[in-house]
Amino acid sequence: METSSTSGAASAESIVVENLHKRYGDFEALDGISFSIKPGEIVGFLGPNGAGKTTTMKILTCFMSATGGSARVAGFDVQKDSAEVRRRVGYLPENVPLYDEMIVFDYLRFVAELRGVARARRQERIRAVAELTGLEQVMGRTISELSKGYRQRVGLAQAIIHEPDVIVLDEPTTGLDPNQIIEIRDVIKTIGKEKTIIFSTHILQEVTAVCDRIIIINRGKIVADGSLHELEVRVAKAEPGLVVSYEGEASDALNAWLSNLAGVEGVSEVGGRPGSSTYRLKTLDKAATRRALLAGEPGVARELLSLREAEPTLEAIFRLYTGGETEEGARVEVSVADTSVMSSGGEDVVAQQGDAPVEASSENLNASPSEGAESMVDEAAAMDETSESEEVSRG
Ligand SMILES: Nc1ncnc2c1ncn2[C@@H]1O[C@H](COP(=O)(O)OP(=O)(O)OP(=O)(O)O)[C@@H](O)[C@H]1O
Repeated sequence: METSSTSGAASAESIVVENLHKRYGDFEALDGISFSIKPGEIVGFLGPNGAGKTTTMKILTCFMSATGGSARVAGFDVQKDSAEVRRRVGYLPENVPLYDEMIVFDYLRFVAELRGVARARRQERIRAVAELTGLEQVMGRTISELSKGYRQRVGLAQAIIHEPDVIVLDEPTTGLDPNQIIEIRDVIKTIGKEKTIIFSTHILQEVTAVCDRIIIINRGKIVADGSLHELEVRVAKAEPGLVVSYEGEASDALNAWLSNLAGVEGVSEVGGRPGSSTYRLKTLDKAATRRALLAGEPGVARELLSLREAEPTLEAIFRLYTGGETEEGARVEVSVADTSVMSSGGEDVVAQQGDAPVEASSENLNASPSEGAESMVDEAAAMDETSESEEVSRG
């Protein structure tokens, strides 16, 4: 193996970023970020539009150079040992540049060659990644014929064909439908059993479903770094909320009654099963609100189906960690989270009647299309597929 005076391949960390800066003209896109990732970790890199996620990923994968600070991947400096880094890193860009006219098998063989996989091993590697990413059935198909979910599998396959130690995925599920999202997440989890993965996302559920740890970036600075559980607990304490579900369709009267309950600061309808209505209540006094809900109000309230702790929303997380300040003009679209994912509020489930648990979630929490032309198509598609979401504008 080639060595270099700057290499530190024996490093205990897979990724070490120190005081990294990136300037585009006068604009500081990365303002001295630092973090490190251990081998085998799956880390979610979360941030609103324009936060600096893609910039960071491009630097880590040697697609772009930093203007200050340093980054090491698999022990090698991205600036000084870029060839070594490229050998050890797999990258799925936001829009993977697939060759539409190529057959999947030929494309993977081409990438394997490009990535320096020895000729004798190429067949074996193609077979292995096809199996891992579930591409076996489409190996003979032309890429242009593939669904978006399968194209993304091809993107993942090309990222791991050379057996990298570290895998960098830029919004790997953006633009996919809910089934495709679940499939791609499963693939990521499987790959993550053996590899270090960092992936960027706007989707909070993505992080809860896949990650060990979460790093939040905003305006080019790291604003939070910790385990998901730590973050959930902090947000739940900072912004307590309840989700309540009633029999019968939503009504103005019910909404008005909920809005006036003790402690309630805000009410939003979040869907629910046909024949039922579910609301998220932002409350300053959870105990008082709960008592009032349970006491009911004969003229308005219907049968209470369930009452539970609300999961933190992406909006709440950003508010807590960014003080509500995001990149100017950025818009974060949030939806009410799947309450089943929340781990910190088990003791707060005080009522659950009937046999129908509330389904109050939308899978996608996507940001608005960015100015960047390359991401517009995917993000627009994602927006189309987002349902039951509420949009929050910030300026
Ligand atoms: N080539 C460029 N020239 C000038 N400014 C750029 C360039 N690339 C990115 N930027 C700006 O740098 C900031 C960070 O962009 P980046 O793409 O890293 O953000 P992001 O967190 O990945 O956002 P998104 O979620 O929208 O993809 C944004 O304000 C963006 O407009």
